[in-house]
Amino acid sequence: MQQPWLNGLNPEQKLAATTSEGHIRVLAGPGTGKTRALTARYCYLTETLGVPARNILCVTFTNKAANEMKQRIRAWLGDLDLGYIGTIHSFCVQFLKEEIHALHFPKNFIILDTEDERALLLKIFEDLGLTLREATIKQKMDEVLEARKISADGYIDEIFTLDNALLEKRIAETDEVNEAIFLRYLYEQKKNFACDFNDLINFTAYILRKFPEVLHKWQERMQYVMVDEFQDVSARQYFIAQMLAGKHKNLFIVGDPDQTIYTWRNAHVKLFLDFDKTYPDAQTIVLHTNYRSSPEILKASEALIEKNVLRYPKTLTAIKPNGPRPLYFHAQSEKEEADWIAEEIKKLLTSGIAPDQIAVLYRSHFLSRSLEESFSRNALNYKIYSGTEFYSRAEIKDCVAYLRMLTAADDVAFLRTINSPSRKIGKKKLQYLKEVAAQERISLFEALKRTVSQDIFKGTGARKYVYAIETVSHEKHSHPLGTVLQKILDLSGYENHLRLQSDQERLDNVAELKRAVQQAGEDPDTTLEDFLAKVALLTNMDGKDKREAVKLMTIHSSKGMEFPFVFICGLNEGVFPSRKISTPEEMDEERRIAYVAMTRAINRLYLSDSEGVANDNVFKLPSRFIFDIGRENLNYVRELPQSFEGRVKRLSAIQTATAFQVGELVSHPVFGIGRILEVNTKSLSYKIKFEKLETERDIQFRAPLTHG
Ligand SMILES: Nc1ncnc2c1ncn2[C@@H]1O[C@H](COP(=O)(O)OP(=O)(O)OP(=O)(O)O)[C@@H](O)[C@H]1O
Repeated sequence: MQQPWLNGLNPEQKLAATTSEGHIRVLAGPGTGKTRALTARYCYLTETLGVPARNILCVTFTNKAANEMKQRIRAWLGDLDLGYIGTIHSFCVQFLKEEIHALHFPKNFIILDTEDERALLLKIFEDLGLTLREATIKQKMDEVLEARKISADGYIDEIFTLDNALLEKRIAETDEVNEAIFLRYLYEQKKNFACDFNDLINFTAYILRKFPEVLHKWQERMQYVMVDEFQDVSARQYFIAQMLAGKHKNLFIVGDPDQTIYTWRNAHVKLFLDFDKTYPDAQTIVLHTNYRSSPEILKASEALIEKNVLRYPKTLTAIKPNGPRPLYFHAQSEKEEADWIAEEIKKLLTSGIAPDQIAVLYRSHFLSRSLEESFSRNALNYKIYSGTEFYSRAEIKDCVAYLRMLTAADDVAFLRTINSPSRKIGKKKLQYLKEVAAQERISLFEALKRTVSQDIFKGTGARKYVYAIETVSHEKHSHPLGTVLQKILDLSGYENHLRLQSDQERLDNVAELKRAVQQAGEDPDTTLEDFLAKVALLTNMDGKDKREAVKLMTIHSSKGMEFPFVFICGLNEGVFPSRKISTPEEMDEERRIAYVAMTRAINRLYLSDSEGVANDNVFKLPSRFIFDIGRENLNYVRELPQSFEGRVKRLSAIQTATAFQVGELVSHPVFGIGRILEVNTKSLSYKIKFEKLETERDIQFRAPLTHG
């Protein structure tokens, strides 16, 4: 029998593709062809063994990965119904459409995405008479919805066993805000027959657990269960796969614990590592031929990941021909770093490389700002693959509109800012302003200034808005640009409004804008108008043809991809690894993220960092990852000042020495016994309440503390 799907596979890949029975774990390092092996396995099951597609569940991490797999399979097998190849969420939707009646929901239940959740919570805030000051939407999404739905699924009993009247009574009785919000949310869900993303997983797991006849039916159906990117599935998703494979006992998982980068969504390296403990009959197949990267890139990546503690040691062999070692550039400033990247890209383009062969990866969205500015100065076409370009992000547009209110005070900027934050100036009032402006042939802002004392604006924030714009506008020439921006953000209440939503990514972006404005202001000849003109030109690039463009994206969104030329920028302590890291486990995850980034590269890899001051005003040092990789594995464009390595090592030693956790008892040579109240990794100190001292004290990590 012809089996073209097995052609060209190496012996381990072939073994993975053709071992159909039992519990099988495939440890597949980056670039070892796991997608290829998985696809071959699917064809082997359906064609060689004759298993119907409806009896095979294949769980992928993203829709994109599912589509790619389907395409490859169809190329071999023609048009086939590949119904159960998809993400775990899409499987759950299929499952619930058939089974959700068990929970008295109709099969046309609605699915709430994150935006819907946010909107629903806002409505609940209003209904409960909560103001944003008391609690913020983002906080509540994390604290109430995520936390409660991820940690336990007892809430499902509540939704389905309590009738509406009882639920309403519980809401009325509780005086705990989070409980009230949560119950209300459940009430709304029930009323609208709505499921959010967590529910899709939870309801499925719940039905499988509580309804044996349903479990039986699906176990019968799912004769082969395969899970791709297993390192990033959560415990509950794993539970679903285990339940489904419970009868035929054919569970095939493939992944790489070194690439676990979704611990924050409850994935855990241990689930993969412990598979053989859970299933003592499990067979482990290791794919160790790396087809993707040059030996030099692979060696540098391996040197980095070896510094992690909790891992399954593996050795990868590169089969690509030798190439240059990864290049490392330490820049004196962010601008120099971005310009260096732009210059290197230009060299590649001149040598005939197509722009879409090149990717620039970064840890966080805000890092794209200096790159975008440099690329536009250098007329390089780029496309942001994850999220929006820096100056097109909503919060940046808001800030820029506020700055424009200080210069042009045009109607577009006015309409963007007047109700952000909300100032209770609704449609009717705006209509009134438009009429005044049209009659008098003046701008909307001018119209507001003239009418602000009228009754129509009573009880609104109009007067404060006018005051903020006027005050900062008058002072704008006597302060540096950075101060002007800070003042308008303070007086308008905009920054506070963002803070209340506690959306860290937006705040990071605004902090980055402040630094850009401050840097622009360092040139005394640059006026606010000049800065705004520069920004306008940057945003005007939006319409350009992006097909032939360099790709910019966060590392998380580069998962599973590969590019001939990869740049990783912003390799600084406090940025990557991020300053938010507080435990050795989190540091391991940062290192895995760096590993994922490095192993995307096929031919050449470029690493860079820059000196200067970070968002938190701390002097930036090169990332410890540069030293983890080792001098011998990198080509340095410029030598580092000698003191740097020692400083970074000391910093890492102090951070990994955060031996104590919140709640632990410690003993101090002078203050005696105390309890850790906070671990502050930014200031590298603990907050401790000592028994014999009345007030709490900040004590540095390096103080001689022992377990109390
Ligand atoms: N047996 C093989 N012979 C030649 N090339 C192969 C073979 N298997 C895989 N490749 C090539 O290796 C590269 C990586 O394969 P694939 O994308 O399947 O890897 P992966 O294991 O899914 O990677 P990652 O986990 O890093 O995302 C691809 O370019 C693929 O064509």
